[in-house]
Amino acid sequence: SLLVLCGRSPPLRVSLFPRVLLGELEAHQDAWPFLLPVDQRSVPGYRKVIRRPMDLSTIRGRVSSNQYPDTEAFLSDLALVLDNCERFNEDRSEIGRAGLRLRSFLERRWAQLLQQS
Ligand SMILES: Cn1cc(C(=O)NCCCNC(=O)c2ccc(F)cc2)ccc1=O
Repeated sequence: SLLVLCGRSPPLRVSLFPRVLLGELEAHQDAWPFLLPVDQRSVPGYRKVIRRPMDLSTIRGRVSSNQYPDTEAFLSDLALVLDNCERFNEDRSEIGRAGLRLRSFLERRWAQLLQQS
């Protein structure tokens, strides 16, 4: 077909983008601090400072059970993961740096997916 001729992969439906993006985030080398909920008993101060904890496994559960009414709700939970990280961690810490790198990946990749739509 024409799409094959011009070398483009068939456009992914926008509704599939969250699943595509989430899979890549979970596999990203900087995702390790975000894969599971922060263990609030072993991280002093976390419960007090971070009012709305969020992590990639919680988002995965919501995507799998179709709990996001729209893409914006999905993106706002992703932003919450990274905003919490910036609030709780120094930028120059191991986890702070991982969060900044994961955020820049997320922003670039989301823009790429939208160009593809
Ligand atoms: C986002 N955030 C995370 C932590 C934190 O201590 N997170 C756990 C790190 C240790 N967890 C791992 O090393 C790990 C986890 C899952 C996995 F599949 C592989 C490795 C503390 C403050 C904070 O703001």
